[in-house]
Amino acid sequence: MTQVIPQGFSKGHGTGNDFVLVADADGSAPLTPERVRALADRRFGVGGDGVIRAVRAGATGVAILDSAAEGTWAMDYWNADGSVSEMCGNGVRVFVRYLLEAGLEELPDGGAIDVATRAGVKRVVRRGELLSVDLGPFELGEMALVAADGLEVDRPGLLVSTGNPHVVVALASEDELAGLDLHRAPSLDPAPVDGANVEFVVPGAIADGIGSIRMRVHERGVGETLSCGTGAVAAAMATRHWSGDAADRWIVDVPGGRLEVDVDERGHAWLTGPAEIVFRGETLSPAR
Ligand SMILES: N[C@@H](CCC[C@H](N)C(=O)O)C(=O)O
Repeated sequence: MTQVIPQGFSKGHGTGNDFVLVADADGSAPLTPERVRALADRRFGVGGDGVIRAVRAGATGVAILDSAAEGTWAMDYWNADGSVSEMCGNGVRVFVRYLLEAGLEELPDGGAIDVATRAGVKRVVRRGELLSVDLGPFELGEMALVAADGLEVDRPGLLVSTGNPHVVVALASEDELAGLDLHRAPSLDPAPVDGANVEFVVPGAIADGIGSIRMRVHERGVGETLSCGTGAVAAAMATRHWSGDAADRWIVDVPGGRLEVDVDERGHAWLTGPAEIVFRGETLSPAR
């Protein structure tokens, strides 16, 4: 008989970028690609763009914990296809909301909590109902040619690292953005060795030091999603660069809602937005 091990989970999202979250404080239940794919499956599982395991630093020898102080919470982030990513900007904010909802941490308004990730330790700050994360310094890189269904000609894209890899492409109009078909992954030339998330942006006006953009994204290891936090940061920082650094605050409208990106005096990019837990449950499918 197949052994069934019930496992508790929570489901949360940040602007529609949704995640299955599981607690494994002592590190005794590592995720596998098969388990992640099963949990993230929208028909046969819970469904999500990614799966996140909450582990305590010091509990296991997992590499993401190496730089973190003992006891720090670590976000073990996986994409829906069973691959791991260095960083997830919406995921780390939803992760902290999960710790608060589960009673594992407390965070007064204005308070901060550090989270270990594969891209280093990130600070998350509560701002009323919103959560902000300091994603640290970002890096602008080389150009790549981007081809996507719905675009008649290939477009130049700018490589941006926010801990994980992105390519940002500027489009001319909202119609062009709406006309994209992101069912297939855009192709990149040259193709980054580890792949990349691809953001398509339409820049808006800059007024009173605040820029605005509309964005759609094809996430590495997932497909088109309603939002991508590190993608919003990459898109804002590429657009800021193209504008001659004309603004340090950017409003990023994605299909799932609105995010804000701010650059502080140290050149760190902060991502702010909503993060919600929408349900809890128990999986009953066979352990894999
Ligand atoms: N949705 C995330 C990014 C998740 C990881 C990404 N798909 C990758 O492979 O790098 C975000 O909010 O940043």
